[in-house]
Formats: sequence, C-alpha cells, structure tokens
Amino acid sequence: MHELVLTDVLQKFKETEAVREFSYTFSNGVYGLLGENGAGKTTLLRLICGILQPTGGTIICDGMPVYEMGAEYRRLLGYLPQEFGYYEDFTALRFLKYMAALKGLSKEYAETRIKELLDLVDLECVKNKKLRTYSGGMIRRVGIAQALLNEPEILILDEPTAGLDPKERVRFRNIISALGKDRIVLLSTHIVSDVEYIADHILIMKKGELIQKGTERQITEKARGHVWKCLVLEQEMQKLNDKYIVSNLRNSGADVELRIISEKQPTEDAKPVDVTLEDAYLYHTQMSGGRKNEII
Ligand SMILES: Nc1ncnc2c1ncn2[C@@H]1O[C@H](COP(=O)(O)OP(=O)(O)OP(=O)(O)O)[C@@H](O)[C@H]1O
Repeated sequence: MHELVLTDVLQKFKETEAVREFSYTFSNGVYGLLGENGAGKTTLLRLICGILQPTGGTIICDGMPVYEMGAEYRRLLGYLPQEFGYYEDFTALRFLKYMAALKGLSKEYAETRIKELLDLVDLECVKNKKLRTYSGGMIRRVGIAQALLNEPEILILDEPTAGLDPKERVRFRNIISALGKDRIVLLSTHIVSDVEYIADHILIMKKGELIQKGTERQITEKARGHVWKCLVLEQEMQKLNDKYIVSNLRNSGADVELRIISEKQPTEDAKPVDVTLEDAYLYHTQMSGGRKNEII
C-alpha cells in the first residue's frame, strides 16, 4: 500500500494561485475530486503526477518527494489527462501497443495485458478500427485502458467520464470501484453523480483550495437542515430562483416543486428533506454566510 502526502501545496501561474494551501493524505481507496471549472482540479492532478513541480509545499510518496523519484514513480502511476493525445490513424490495438512500448512494458506482457484491457473497456470487437471512427465515449475508454496498462498502484483520472453515455458511465463506475480496493484511485469531475456511489472519500475544491473532505455521509451531514422542498405557484418560482440556490425543480400540475438549498426556511410551508451529495456540493460551493454566493 502506498501513501501520498500533500502538505501545503501551492501552484502559482504568475498571479493566479491555481492550487493553494492544499494538504491531504491519500492511501488505498477511491477519491472523488469535485469542483467547478477552474477550481484547480487539473492542476492538482498534474502536480500529483509529477508533471508540475509545486511552487510551494511538498508531495511525498512513501517518504520521498515524487519529483525526485523519476522512473520509479512513473512505474507506480497511471494517468488519464483531460485530453490525451493520440493518432487518429492508429487502431485501438496499435495505439495501446504503442503506449505499452512507451511505458517500457515487455512485448509478451503487453499482448496479454492489452487483451485483458480491451475486454474490460468493451472494445475488443472494434480493436482493429481506426480511432478516427470512434465516438467520444469510445476514445475515453481507450484512454482509461492506456492508463491501466502498467497495472498502476496510483491511478489518476482527469474527467474520465466526459463524453460517456449512461450505460458507459455505469460500466466505468463498476471498473473503478473494483480498482480502488488495492490502490489509490483519484478522479476529478464536475458531475457529482459520477462519484456519488463509488468514491470512499470526497474532496471538494473551490478557487484552488480544499474546502471540504470526508465520506459522502460526512459531507452530506454538514448540509443537513439546509435542504428544503416546497410547492409554489409558477409565478412565485422566478423570485425564489433569484433569491435561493435551487437544486431541482419539477412541474406538478399548476404548481412547481422546488428543491432549495438555504440555511433559513425559504417559504412558510417548505419542509426539510434528506440531503443528497449534489445538494451538499451546492451547499458547500455556492453558499457563503448563508446567502447565495455573489459569484453565481
Ligand atoms: N498552465 C497554466 N498557465 C496559466 N494559468 C493556468 C495554467 N493552468 C491552469 N491555469 C489557471 O489555474 C486555474 C485552475 O485551472 P485548472 O485547469 O486546474 O482547473 P480545473 O478545476 O481543472 O478546471 P477545468 O475542469 O475547467 O479543467 C484557472 O484559473 C486556470 O486558468
């Protein structure tokens, strides 16, 4: 089992602090990293992969700074970047063979492993088709397969579910759950439902900082009592929508059923309801001092 310890990590790009005061320890399990666009997720993942060396703080794997470990660290690591480069004229099989060679895997091992992975990501029957003919979801699955070639013990996936259809998402979740049993799996997304059922730990970033961490239950617990359901007339809806964070709305005859995130009861007949991770995510990222955040 590996331990990855981040202490006061800071990444500056000129004046922008893309990641700041980030401290956290990862060990085996699935970690879901949530945050809006620009929150600093990609930067954090690139730091953990050793692609960037932090402006400040340390990233230590089993007692050694990752940027000093070189090839030894790369052997442990599997990485799916947000956009991974590939040659459109390559078939999936050729691409995976090429990636296996880059990772220094032996030919015999690569052959067996590629077969296993093509089965795992359900691309075996189209492995000889050129990547230019693949859908976005299929390309993503090729990306997941390449990240797994070296049986990484630390697997970093940046928005792995982008472009996947609902059936592919379910398949992906099952794959990730199984992988998280005996390695560190860290995946970033801005889609809460992607990590809701599979992540053992949830991390929420906002403006470069880690603003919440814990199990799904711990994160939702903190928002308890701040999620409400109420039925309102259609003409009242806009007013409430402007004033509060509305996590869902559903037409119900002449009325509209609203799900509202608010520290105070938003209407007289609003009832508190059970908190989902989606509600909690909105609560933690978009509320400040009990009011709707000015930035949204
Ligand atoms: N190479 C870079 N040079 C300058 N600024 C950068 C660079 N990379 C990231 N940033 C800035 O750092 C901040 C965090 O970006 P980052 O891509 O890490 O966020 P993110 O949460 O991954 O968002 P997204 O989901 O949109 O990729 C943004 O303000 C971004 O513009």
